[in-house]
Amino acid sequence: MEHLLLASVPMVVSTMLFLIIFIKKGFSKSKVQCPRPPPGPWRLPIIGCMHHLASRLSFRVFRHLSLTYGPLMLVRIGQVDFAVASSREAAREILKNQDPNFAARPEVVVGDIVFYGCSDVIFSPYGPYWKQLRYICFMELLRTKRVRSFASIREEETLNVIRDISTAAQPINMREKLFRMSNAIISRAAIGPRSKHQETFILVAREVIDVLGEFYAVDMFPSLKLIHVLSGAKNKLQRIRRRLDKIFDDIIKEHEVKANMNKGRQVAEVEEDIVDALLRLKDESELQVPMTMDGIKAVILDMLVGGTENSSVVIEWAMSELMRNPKIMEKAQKEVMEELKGKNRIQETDVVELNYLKSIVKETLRLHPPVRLIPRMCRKTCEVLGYEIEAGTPVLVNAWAINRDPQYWEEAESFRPERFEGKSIDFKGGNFEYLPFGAGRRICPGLGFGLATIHLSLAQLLLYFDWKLPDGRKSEELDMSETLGVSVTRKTELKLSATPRIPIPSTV
Ligand code: HEM
Repeated sequence: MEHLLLASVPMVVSTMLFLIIFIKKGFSKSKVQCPRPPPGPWRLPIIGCMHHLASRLSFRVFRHLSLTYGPLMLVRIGQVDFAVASSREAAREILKNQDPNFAARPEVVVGDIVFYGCSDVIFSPYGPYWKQLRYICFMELLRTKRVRSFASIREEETLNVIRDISTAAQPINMREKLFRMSNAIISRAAIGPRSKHQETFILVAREVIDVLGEFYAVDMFPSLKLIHVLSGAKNKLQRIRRRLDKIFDDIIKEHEVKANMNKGRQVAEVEEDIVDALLRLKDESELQVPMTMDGIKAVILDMLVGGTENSSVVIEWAMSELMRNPKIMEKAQKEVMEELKGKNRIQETDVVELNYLKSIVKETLRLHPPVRLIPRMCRKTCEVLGYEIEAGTPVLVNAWAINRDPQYWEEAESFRPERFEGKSIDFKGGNFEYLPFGAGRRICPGLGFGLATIHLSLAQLLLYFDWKLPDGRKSEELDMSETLGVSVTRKTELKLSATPRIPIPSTV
């Protein structure tokens, strides 16, 4: 018997081993076959989780939901499942470790109609066309050397707004002034001397910015064609597109006339803006993917919208925070005044030295990143933090929630520029707890351009004026609530009274 038992030991052991291997294989196989999607809130038929969003700001709702469902969740809005990332680790995975998988943008009706069939940089699918466009924008407009070459434009336009404020009726609508100033700066840099279309463009730009910030039934209910017709969204967007066409056709015609006059001259001899460069490249055969007229218009739109809205929104938030924090305002004004040191004006080269002001801008971008939800799309089914994200899933990285997560930030809700002093943390896409410009392949290419405008204009505003809330209101009374658009703006426009501190120079 004992013998028999002993003889059966190897058999038992090998059977057990076989079973273990089989069960293990079976489990790992079932893991591959039944991947887990990220968890998410319960859904109602047809509308999905839309009821959570009703009349509330999506980025706030998503942060709230993430406390229950975790750093990566799946939220169905209408018929579409959105993967929402709300932690530094999830952001790092999406924007860095698996960046190529997430380097696409969701396909939306605004991109399709207003942005010329997504033939711009923001909306174009990841691939050689997008790469080529991004490179052209970078070389012709957005690289550091080019950005520096526009310093005189920024100096002129920021001084124009300072003069304007000094003579304007009080209180001053800061949003209006800052929007116009940023638009003038990017227009002059991107399309040349002040254009006769500027006023019309400002109006259309506002419309484009508004429609960019809206949720469209067409996008949320792709299969319910009747809703598409009833919503009238496509007609509205096509009307905007026709108005843009008119402006851009004129701008392009002016540039073609100029190009004809310059024919025969070397590129180096001619002062080119980005429209000149795009038109020249369109006729050259070296491009990997040919440029079309629609593509050129779409790029102009990207630059004008990207360059106008985000910068002006950040300056408005910075001024709002400074109004609520008079001690920080005083310290910043002192720093700018010291930098003036007997000169009659601040130039861009002086701004480099304004470290406290730069920390104020960093802190403003932390608490009020204009792009709260960074939109990407999954290109290839993959695993993130142990969950499967299917190809084609739109992904939103909640930069707003991450930027103020108390796990990474002390006194996360307070405005404390000092937190950045002497710290290496910055917005170039290497710190995933701080994402005002995104990260990875699709990080904002206008970062340097935007910051140059913000730094100089804020320095000028602080140098030339003392600021007060109108009607004797106290700083604590300033309403800081937000409203959702393409950039998240203050719900109410910031209105301030300005008293000149030092004489304003008449020329740059
Ligand atoms: C303070 C100012 C600005 C902020 C906070 C900002 C923020 C952002 C963010 C968060 C993204 C998405 C990045 C991602 O997906 O990872 C983005 C993309 C983009 N931004 Fe900006 N931006 C600013 C200024 C500008 C300016 C001045 C321009 C152009 C003149 C510009 C042009 C663009 C373009 C073309 C894209 C799309 C890039 C792509 O898809 O490859 N932005 N921006």
